[in-house]
Amino acid sequence: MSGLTKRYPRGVQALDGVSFSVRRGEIFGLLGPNGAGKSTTVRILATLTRADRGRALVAGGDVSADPATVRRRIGYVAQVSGVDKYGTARENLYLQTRMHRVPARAIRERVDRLLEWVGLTGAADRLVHTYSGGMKRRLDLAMGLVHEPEVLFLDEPTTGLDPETRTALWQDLLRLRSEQGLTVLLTTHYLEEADHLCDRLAIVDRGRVVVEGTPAALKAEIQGDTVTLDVEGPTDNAVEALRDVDGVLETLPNGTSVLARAAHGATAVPVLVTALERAGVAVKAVTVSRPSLDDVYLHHTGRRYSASGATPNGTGPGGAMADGAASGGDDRHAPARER
Ligand SMILES: Nc1ncnc2c1ncn2[C@@H]1O[C@H](COP(=O)(O)OP(=O)(O)OP(=O)(O)O)[C@@H](O)[C@H]1O
Repeated sequence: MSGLTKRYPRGVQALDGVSFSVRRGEIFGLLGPNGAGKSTTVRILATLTRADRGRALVAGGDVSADPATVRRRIGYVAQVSGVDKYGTARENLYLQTRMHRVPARAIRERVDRLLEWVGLTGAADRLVHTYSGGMKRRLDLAMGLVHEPEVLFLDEPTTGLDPETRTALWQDLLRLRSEQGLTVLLTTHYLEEADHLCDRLAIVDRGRVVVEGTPAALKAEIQGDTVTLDVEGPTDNAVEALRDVDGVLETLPNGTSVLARAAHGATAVPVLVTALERAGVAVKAVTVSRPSLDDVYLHHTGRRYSASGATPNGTGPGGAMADGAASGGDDRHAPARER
């Protein structure tokens, strides 16, 4: 896809020239805070809404010129589940196969296989409203797969799930990729999810892709280690005191801490602590870490990452893993035209 732009009514410029490419058989992530434009991008690719400008090819079809072909070849799992809570998993899957015109002779076997695959065989005939959050999400995943798509779109698949359930869902997705060769494009605001799950990712910021690559390559581009110094009192003096220390590449305030990027973190620690003590700043704790996707985001946007919206330097929680509220969701699994 290249140069996608989209402005919503009342002037919101959701996309401002989004371009990236996804390879067959990979898990590709769109990472960004709430409102960055991830859902809008996926909805355009899933033919649920149209871009104002730009071009996108999905599974060999042009989303504008040939949306029907694209729809046949993709699955879409929205942020908000569209399953009937007062039906069973089996009933929901049967209905979904009928909507996708799966041949009658193939339905039973396919539903059974999907139930097995997502680990819901034992609960298949229970009403969905009795399911846990993780079971519901696994059913959503199965719903998106009934017509055996080539490409699966997942909009924030693990938002609201507890860490254990999230990790289990990652395993399911990795299995899908390796056993069935499915191409997966997912959106996430979890740095950890993007890092662990995605073969490649694009960081989306204010309607643009700021950088694209494998998590390892993106982190490797950031030089040095991050030394986090928790200090007593305001951080302004501390930032000032560290600015000119030899070997320090960058200093930033971050809440009650100061972050210093240094070529060799361990060697820099005593030098940094001494510089702060000389400036009369008391140091409470020090940690050294290798660059994270949080640092990648900071490097490319100039702001620290916060799941609920990037914040100016130093004022955000830095690498937050907080749940964002599901927003802008669509409750359908099957691609359809914009309402
Ligand atoms: N239907 C709509 N009408 C008007 N503005 C919209 C609509 N949908 C999204 N927006 C706005 O477009 C921008 C991008 O939203 P989008 O949902 O694509 O972001 P996102 O990165 O997916 O965030 P989230 O994780 O919160 O869904 C936001 O400013 C949002 O408020």
